[in-house]
Amino acid sequence: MEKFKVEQAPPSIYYIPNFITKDEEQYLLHHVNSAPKPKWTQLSNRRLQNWGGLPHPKGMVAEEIPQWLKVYMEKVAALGFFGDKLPNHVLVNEYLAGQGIMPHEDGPLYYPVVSTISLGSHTLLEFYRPLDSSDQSCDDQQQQTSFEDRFLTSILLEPRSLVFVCEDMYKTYLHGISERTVDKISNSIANIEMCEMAQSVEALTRTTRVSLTIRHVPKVLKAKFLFGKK
Ligand SMILES: O=C(O)CCC(=O)C(=O)O
Ligand SMILES: [Fe+2]
Repeated sequence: MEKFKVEQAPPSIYYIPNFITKDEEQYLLHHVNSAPKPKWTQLSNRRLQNWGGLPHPKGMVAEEIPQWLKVYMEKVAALGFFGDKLPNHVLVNEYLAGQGIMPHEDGPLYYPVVSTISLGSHTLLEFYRPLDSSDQSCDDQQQQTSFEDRFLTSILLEPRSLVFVCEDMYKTYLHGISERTVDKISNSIANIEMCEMAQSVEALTRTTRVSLTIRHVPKVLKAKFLFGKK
């Protein structure tokens, strides 16, 4: 896997272009788009499907994951990034061109490795430094405007690629996707040399992107405990 390590980013990001074929991409998009309407949760700037159960501090009540997703969870697990754990949770996010996700941390409900398969469009995943303690007194507005100063690096996610975000890049830094329709291509993108679509272009225009975020939730409740049975 070492040849997939993004050397220009802090530890650690692994970027695997063309992890799936175009046919597999269409197959996955077909299944995502065939899910019953109530499976979607509409947020203000994206919509999502949750598979495997809702992560909760007291434990996730595990739900059966459909076969079309399980196949790819197993393919991802085979690369060994989850140690002896197996992925048991998938979040499907759909972003229209111009939509994104605010900088955030994924937090303690997950094993600290996240893997993401991108479908449809590329995007730019941006990383930010956390606020240092001297910034804690800032009001919300100052904290918002400081994201520009806290920018660390970005990773281009091409359609059909797989990315792993591990260690400090998971635990310490925040990540987000800016609400843009066009991404400028520059050398500040840490994995630029690994991206075929970024060679000799100045900008990339986004279309609809669907991401499959595959994770391991360590704390799982067996349904029988809910009803107090042995
Ligand atoms: O769509 C992505 O690649 C990122 C999604 C994300 O950060 C999340 O769901 O926590
Ligand atoms: Fe996230």
